[in-house]
Amino acid sequence: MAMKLLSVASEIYPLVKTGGLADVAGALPGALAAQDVQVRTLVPGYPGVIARLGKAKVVRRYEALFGVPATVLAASVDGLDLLVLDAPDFYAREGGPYGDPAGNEWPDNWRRFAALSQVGADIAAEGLKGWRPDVVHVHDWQAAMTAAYMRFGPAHGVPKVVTIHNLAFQGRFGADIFAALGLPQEAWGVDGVEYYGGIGYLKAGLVSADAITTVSPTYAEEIRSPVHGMGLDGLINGRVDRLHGILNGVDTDIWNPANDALISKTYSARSLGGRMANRRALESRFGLDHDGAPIFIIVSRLTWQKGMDLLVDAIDHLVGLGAKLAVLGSGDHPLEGAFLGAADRHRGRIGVQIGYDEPLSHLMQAGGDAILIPSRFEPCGLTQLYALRYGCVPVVARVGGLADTVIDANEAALAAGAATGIVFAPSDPLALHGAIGRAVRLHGQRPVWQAMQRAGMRSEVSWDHSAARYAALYRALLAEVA
Ligand SMILES: Nc1ncnc2c1ncn2[C@@H]1O[C@H](COP(=O)(O)OP(=O)(O)O[C@H]2O[C@H](CO)[C@@H](O)[C@H](O)[C@H]2O)[C@@H](O)[C@H]1O
Repeated sequence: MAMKLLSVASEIYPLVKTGGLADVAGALPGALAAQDVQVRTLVPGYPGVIARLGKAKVVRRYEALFGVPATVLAASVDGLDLLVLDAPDFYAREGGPYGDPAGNEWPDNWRRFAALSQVGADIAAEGLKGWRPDVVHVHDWQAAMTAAYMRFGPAHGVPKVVTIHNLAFQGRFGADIFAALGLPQEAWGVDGVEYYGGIGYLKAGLVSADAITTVSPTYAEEIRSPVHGMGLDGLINGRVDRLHGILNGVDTDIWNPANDALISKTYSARSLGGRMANRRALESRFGLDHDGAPIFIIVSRLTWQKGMDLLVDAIDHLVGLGAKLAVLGSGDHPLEGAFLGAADRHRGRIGVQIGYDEPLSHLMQAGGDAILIPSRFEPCGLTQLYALRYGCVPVVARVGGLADTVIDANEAALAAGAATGIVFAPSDPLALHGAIGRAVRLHGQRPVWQAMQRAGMRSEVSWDHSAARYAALYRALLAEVA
């Protein structure tokens, strides 16, 4: 019989997405189905989610969930088996999942995500009309408290997995909320929710989980050091026997250049010429000159994590080498301004679109020659995987999942036909300049460049292997409690 898994996440593609977490939460259920794991995903009822539900069934009711009325709705959307926490006081708001339209975090986020987590734990304990999860798998700080509510409640025997997508976001709040969380007194303390005198949601999840996973083997190693551990390295080292690095995959149906309705012309590794139409469309969209110079692309949150300040400083160097750059992103306002300023200075060579545009990101991968990812840390990274699949050569910093997924074009790898991109270290201006220079030079050697594109397109980026690893982990945890 299929294993039943409850997944809890604050975002899920295609209903609500601010970053890579949504892609993973949206793609993993389909991949796990092939491993005989049946997934239901609990998500908050944001307006964009409620609007997509169609026919939904009420499967659980709360008169007062953290003081507000709530229901859990079951519905199937785009092949996803969803459980939606409909609590309008918490989620029916204009703005993003975590903040208002001006970008300020909601002051009651602690309550909004404790509520989500409490409901996850309730479902684990009581089930839903004949469906009870064998294992619970929760993502990032917004859902991590599920593991704490389970551990200190009736569902303590159900195996729980917490996945870290980004250790930089930890859900830290003041100690004063403890009484309102509804946890027993024993949950306070270093082995519970207490974190540096306050409360840490991710921390609480990590101490409560039966297994901790993160999204690449290299990041799993990196977070054991103070540099990348962000205050949690001690805890993580203490639980290293429970830590697993499992690489993300991508949804190869949604990201398939041979069958992508969002690009100008479809193509495959055998018909790379088809990329030309996408290149022209990309140049037009970004006001770039139509010429043969290499086009670098950026599709990213514009933040320090992503090394975007390094890129701003590298723009004049890039233009000086004759290359062009198309930027799609949003984030820190000074970085947005700096990119826009560069586009003004270098008309025809730099094009910038501030904002979030999923369809445009497909066209960029299909028309760009190389994607720049100079991250300071990167738990896995998905855009380099999309790029590999689309023949857009990744130029990446050697950190986290970037190091695990891109094969540098060194002499040996080029000779073996194994190179898929350019990998540089450290994440600093000098190394980034060098990497851009190498990319421009290699782009000038057509057969070499095309061999890299084809090797990238042959890379295994699907979920198959990683879904099997998650399934094996769930089964191992179940065997422990049997
Ligand atoms: N302006 C824009 N317009 C359209 N699309 C845009 C966009 N900006 C970003 N995107 C898209 O958002 C996603 C970003 O995913 P990433 O994995 O690169 O980083 P993120 O830091 O969000 O995720 C965190 O979680 C994921 C999932 O585990 C890890 O891979 C990652 O390392 C970790 O930091 C990609 O699908 C990308 O195409």
